[in-house]
This record gives sequence, C-alpha cells and structure tokens, in this order.
Amino acid sequence: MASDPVFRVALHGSAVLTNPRFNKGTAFTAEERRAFGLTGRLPHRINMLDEQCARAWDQLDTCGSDLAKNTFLQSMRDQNWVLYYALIRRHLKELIPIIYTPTEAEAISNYSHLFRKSEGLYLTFVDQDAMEDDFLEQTKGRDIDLVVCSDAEQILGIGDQGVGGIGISTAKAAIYTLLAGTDPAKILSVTLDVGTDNDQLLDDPLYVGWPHRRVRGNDYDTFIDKFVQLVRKHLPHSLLHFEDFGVTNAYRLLEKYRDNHACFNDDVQGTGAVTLACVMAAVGVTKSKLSDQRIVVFGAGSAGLGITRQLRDGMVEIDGLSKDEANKRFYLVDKFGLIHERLEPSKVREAVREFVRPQGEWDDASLDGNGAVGLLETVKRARPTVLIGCSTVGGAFTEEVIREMKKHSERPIILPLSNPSRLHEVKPQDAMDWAEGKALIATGSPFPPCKLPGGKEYIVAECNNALIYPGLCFGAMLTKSRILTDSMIIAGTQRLASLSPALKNPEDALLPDFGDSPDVNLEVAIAVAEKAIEEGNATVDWKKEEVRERAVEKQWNPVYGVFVYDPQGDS
Ligand SMILES: NC(=O)C1=CN([C@@H]2O[C@H](COP(=O)(O)OP(=O)(O)OC[C@H]3O[C@@H](n4cnc5c(N)ncnc54)[C@H](O)[C@@H]3O)[C@@H](O)[C@H]2O)C=CC1
Ligand SMILES: CC(=O)C(=O)O
Ligand SMILES: [Mg+2]
Repeated sequence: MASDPVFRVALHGSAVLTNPRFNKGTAFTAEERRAFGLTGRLPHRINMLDEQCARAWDQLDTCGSDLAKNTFLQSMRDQNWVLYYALIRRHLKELIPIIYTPTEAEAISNYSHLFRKSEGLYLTFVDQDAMEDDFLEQTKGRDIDLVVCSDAEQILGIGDQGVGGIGISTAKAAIYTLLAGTDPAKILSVTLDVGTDNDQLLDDPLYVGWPHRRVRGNDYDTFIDKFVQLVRKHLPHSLLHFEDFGVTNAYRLLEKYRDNHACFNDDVQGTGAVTLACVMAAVGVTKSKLSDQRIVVFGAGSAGLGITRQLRDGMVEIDGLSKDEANKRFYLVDKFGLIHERLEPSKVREAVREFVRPQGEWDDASLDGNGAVGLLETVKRARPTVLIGCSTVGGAFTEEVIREMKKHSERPIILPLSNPSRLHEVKPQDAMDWAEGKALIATGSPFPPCKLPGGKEYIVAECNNALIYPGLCFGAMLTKSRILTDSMIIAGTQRLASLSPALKNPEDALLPDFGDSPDVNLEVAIAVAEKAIEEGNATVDWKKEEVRERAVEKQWNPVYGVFVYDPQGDS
C-alpha cells in the first residue's frame, strides 16, 4: 500500500485552521496538533476522513433546498479542500448537480445576496491600472497550471450575470479537480468584471460588482488583452480556459489567442466535443455513419455553432467528406428562423456564414408569424435524423416537431442541451413518448430515466461538457503543451465515444454515466496527452507509453497527508 504523502507546512496555530488547503479540522493527529499549536484549538477526539464525510453528509441533509446545499458546500470549500472534494467524490452523482448545473445557475443569479467570502481573482474594468499588481498578489510564488476565466455575458443559459461570473469559474475549477484530479492549489479562477447589461443587477442596491453597463468594442478588447498578456507573461505554461463569454467574443477571443497560448473555450470546444462523441455513439446504434446524418441545430450561439463545427470536422476527419460537402449536412435555426441566403445580412453573423442554406432551397417554404422559416417547417423539409437544442428556449421541441421528425427517422437522435433543466427544449419523457419509444436522447443537465412503452427504462445520458473538458485540458496541462489543437481535441473525443455504453448494448445510455466521469476523463486526458506528444506540442520529454502512469501520478486526490511543521515549508 502507498504510504501517505508528507507535506512540510510553514503555518502555525489558527493560520493552519483557516487555510482550506491545509486545514484538516478534527482529523489532525495528536502529533500534528502538538507541532502546529492546535491542541487547545480542537476538541479532543480525532476523526478519520470517512467520519468527517459522514458527519458532513448528515449536515448537508438538513439543508432545506438545493440552493441551501450549494451554499453549505461553498462554505465547506472555503474551510477544508480535502473534506469538500472527498465528500463530493463519495456522492458524485448526487452532488455534482448541486455544485454545478443546474443549482449553480441559481447560486450565481443570487450572487450578491448570498455573498459571504471572496473566491478567486476579481479583475474590474475601472481598476485595470492595478491589474498586474492584483494578478501578482494572487499568483506570486504559486505554481499555477490552469486559469479559468469568465466575463459572465452568457452564464449557464441564464444570460448576463456580471460579477457573479466568478461562480462559474470556481464551479468549473472544482469540476477539474473532481473529475480530472487537477490540484486545486494550481488553479486560478478569475472574473473579468466589465460591467453588466442585466438591469435587475444594475438596479439592485446590494449588487457587489461594478454597477455600469457592459463595456464593449476597443475598450473591452484592450482590457481582455491586458489580462491575457499577463497570463502569457507570468504563467507561460498554463492553460487558459474561457467560460460563458457571449457568442461573438467567445469565437473572436479563441481565434485571436489560441495559436500563441494553450487556450480552450469550453462552450465552443468542450460542448462540441462531448456532442460529437454522443452522436458518434448514436450512429453506432442506428448502424449509420456520421456523414449520413441530416442535422438541425436550434440555437446557433457559442454552443450550437461549436457543436456544428465539431460535428462537421468529425465528418471530414472520420468519414473523409470534403468540408463543403459536410457543411451541407447542417440546418441552423436561430432567433430569426432558419439561417438561409434570403435572410437580411444583418441577421447572419459572420461565424455562421459557411452553414447558410442556399437560395432557392427554401423559396417556397411556409413562413411563421414573424416571417421566418421556423423550426417545424425546417424539420418538415430537412427531415433531420439529429435534432440539437442550444437555444435556452424551454419547450421549443414541441409534440408536432418531434412527431414530424419521427415520420422520417426510425430512431430520431434528440439532444436538448440547454441548461439549466427548466430551459431544456423538451423533457426527455415527452420526446420519448412522441417518438413512440424510439428516440435516442441525451440532455445538458441530469434527468431521470424515461419509461418505454413495454415498461423498460431508457437511461438519458448527460451530454454535458463536464464529461470531457476536464480530461481534454488535463491532457494538455500534463504535457505542458504550448497549444491545444483540434486534433488533440478529436483524439479525446474519439476516446470518449469508444467508452459509450450504447456501443456494447444499443439499449443503454449514449454516454458513460457521470458516476464514472473521473475514469472517463482520465482516459480522455491520456488520449490528448498522447496526441500532444505525437504532434510535437508537448514540452515534456515523455514517451507515449509512459503517459498513463504519469497521468495517474500527477492526479491530486482528496486525502490528508502527514504534516510536518517547517518554517521553510509551504504556506
Ligand atoms: N450541455 C452542455 O454541455 C452545454 C450547454 N449549454 C447551454 O446551451 C445554451 C446556449 O448557450 P450558449 O450557446 O453559450 O448561448 P448563446 O447565447 O451563445 O446561444 C444561444 C443562441 O440561441 C439563440 N436563440 C435565442 N432565442 C431563440 C429562439 N427563439 N429560437 C432559436 N434560437 C434562439 C440565440 O440567438 C443564440 O444564438 C445554454 O442554455 C447553455 O447552458 C452551453 C454550453 C454547454
Ligand atoms: C455546461 C455549460 O458550460 C453551460 O451550460 O454553459
Ligand atoms: Mg458554459
């Protein structure tokens, strides 16, 4: 058996108990209590981590709502990292929805009212002259591998949340630790407070962010660039994760920086990757090819377009289609209806141009009350085999839409991916009933299984980027890759797809269970790291054969080590 790791710690007395990285609470041993001046600061009895977890679980049980549980866990994280992560690891499926989607969305929208303690780095537009000092204050002497940042323009389906964006950066960071084993001490969570266009926040006297309209244009770009250059200068080997930016900035910033630093946009690339893996599994069940699919994407924002591009690239890489041929498999429907050539140019964003349906094809289509080619008409004429929702429009996949799809597709693949749960385009059970028990379904947030006509149950896979992004980025971090390339992402995606339970049993879920997500993300990380080495992007001198062992070795696990007091040690 491996012996407990030994840590040399320079803190003493209450400083150890108030530092979440080192605090063990009642688990400090008698020897440690003497060495760190804790004997009189703790009750007599020494607990094991398992006992602490059992007590915390009971305490959590007394919280009256999911939001109260989220708040309880947040304060546990402020007190004791090992206990927080150990508790969640022991109850992964129950607690991920509490610390992540859907409950975290509620916590973020109440951020100013629930505020208790600062977490992470707050960079505010008006304070940008001090940005480097503020940045160094939190990073100096720390060995940071990962920076997770958000400007909070499009948080988890609930729109602009201003300074509350720190909540998504810290939640995504926690998922990195839980599912990939990234050391929490090596992660920096950042909110980029450039104001907010959310009137409710601006009118709220308790709002704790910068009460100003969102800064845009050159001023915004200069502010973001200042931040990215600090990351590049002071943390050159780190990975920079962008989360929940508005659609235009999401694409622009990724393209601007990804060739010079390892950058990742989760809503674009993570969502694209997990959905590609999910559709690959589904076409395995229907015994067809990716390139045989006709795909309607409802909501062509960061996620919708990221998914479209990733599926398109999959058709090119895996099935050998040309890019132009692959583009023709997609029908994008946004708030002005189907994106086609006759739409006014102002309604067609630059990023969607390659997927615009040609003039002529839709000339005689019926228009809805807004003069648009709506979803139902698109489904009638395009006869999709795959229908994906990333629109935040709850209930948009109506009975008529699903029944129409079923007329032309024996096993319709239906993926309502919008978060949180109330914004899903269709409830899985409704989709299954309307598709006469034949739908293949995955959702963005967790849902209970569907009942099938014969009484059996169908497990609804969770197609959430958390099933893949921690592994994708951990693979790049492990190998200290200079950049995160599309082919590294495809390698991770193929590894995830190969783990689909539906490949072994077509009646099973399309993606692995979230309870298995730590093992799944490890596999993804290994595939990405191997690819990084093969492509020459890695800056570590490893052979591909040693990646698995190294990856496991580098994982942080929520266990208490043995502490030795050492004034020259960590603090
Ligand atoms: N399952 C997962 O892993 C992920 C899910 N999401 C979810 O996807 C949703 C979209 O997120 P983002 O793409 O980041 O937001 P976004 O704001 O970039 O995209 C939303 C798109 O939907 C369009 N839309 C709005 N109303 C519409 C309507 N009535 N009909 C058709 N389209 C309409 C908007 O114009 C926009 O293009 C959110 O609910 C988010 O939580 C996002 C990332 C990952
Ligand atoms: C899951 C995620 O990244 C989102 O809903 O934005
Ligand atoms: Mg997101």
